Amino acid sequence: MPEVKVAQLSKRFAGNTVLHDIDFTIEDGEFFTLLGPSGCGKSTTLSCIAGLERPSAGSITVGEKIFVDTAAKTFVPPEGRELGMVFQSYALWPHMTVAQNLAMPLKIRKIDKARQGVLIDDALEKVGLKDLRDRYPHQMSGGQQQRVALARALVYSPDVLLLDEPLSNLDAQLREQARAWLKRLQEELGITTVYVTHDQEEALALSDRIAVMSEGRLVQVGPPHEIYQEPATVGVASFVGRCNFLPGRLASVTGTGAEVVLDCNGQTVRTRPADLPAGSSVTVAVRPERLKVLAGGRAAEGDANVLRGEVVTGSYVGSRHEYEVRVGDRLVQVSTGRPGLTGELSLIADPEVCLLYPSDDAVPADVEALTTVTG
Ligand SMILES: Nc1ncnc2c1ncn2[C@@H]1O[C@H](COP(=O)(O)OP(=O)(O)OP(=O)(O)O)[C@@H](O)[C@H]1O
Repeated sequence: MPEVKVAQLSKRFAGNTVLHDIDFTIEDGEFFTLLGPSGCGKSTTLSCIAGLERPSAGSITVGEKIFVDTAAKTFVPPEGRELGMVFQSYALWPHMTVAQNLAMPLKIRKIDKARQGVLIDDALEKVGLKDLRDRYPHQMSGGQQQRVALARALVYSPDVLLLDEPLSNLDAQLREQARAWLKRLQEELGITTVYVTHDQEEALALSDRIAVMSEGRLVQVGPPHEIYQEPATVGVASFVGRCNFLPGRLASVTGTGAEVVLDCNGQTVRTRPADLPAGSSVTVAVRPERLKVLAGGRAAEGDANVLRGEVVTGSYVGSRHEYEVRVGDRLVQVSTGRPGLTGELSLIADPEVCLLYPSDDAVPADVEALTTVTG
């Protein structure tokens, strides 16, 4: 399977630039996800790879094949690209059986009838639907239709699989099952896959690497654990998983860490090192499940990285208990296995879980609104 190389890709629609210099290389057999909020340019990037959109600038190569290179005026139309595609709407032909749906791309490629039968059976076998080859789409569940769409994308052994939110029409439980199944299938086939989603959980669960996009730019590219644990910006930290953001002032910086005086209660906490000058305004970011809980506020006042707080609300979400804890004038989200916490407690935020960002990397207004104490 070839690698996919996207270089300096830009796209303008009527003077409005929606993709700015997008650069990434997807390795052979990799499951690569474009993740970001609605309108950030994920689908446009995928459409440029598919050949459904022409980029304004840049190049896309798959293995040795140049799909598009605006400088050299090269453009290969979609049908010349040998890519398998599945969209959110599965786009199955309703008046055709499963087998007839799968035969379409083979007919276009002028593959003979006998060979078509073999390839169709093989593709249906891969997605576990061999028994349904004579059904019509309306006689199948959403999950089954989604598998047929995938089988149709795989039937001619494409070089690369392009998937645009293929699971978003399934209900929550089915979506999780389909996710695990898709991951297994992709690993078995070893097919290079480009996946588009705005669902961060889906991206974390499926991907070898994730490219986080925002407003037409790539913000961070890396494996899921790196995106989650080392978010490059406040935007990535708030979009991928939940995060507490505490404003403060950088008191000192050394090679091994920094000290920040928090605005919410005037306390000093040690954090990861920062490439910022002392005195600058900063935001300390901590994931809710990274905070350790000491019930009853037992820690001594002023202990380093121990935040004294009071439980405002608690809720049980099945696998965890979620609490909102008032620390000074901020509400801090805490996720823990401990039930029944009320009243005063202490939260330990170890320095290595305290990420640091400059405050001009602004916390999104909707996230900020949730963390301000009202009343
Ligand atoms: N054909 C078009 N003409 C004009 N603007 C477009 C066109 N297609 C997309 N856009 C704009 O380009 C931007 C990126 O859109 P795109 O569909 O790539 O985003 P997305 O991240 O895939 O969002 P979603 O998850 O909602 O599909 C948006 O601002 C969108 O309005």
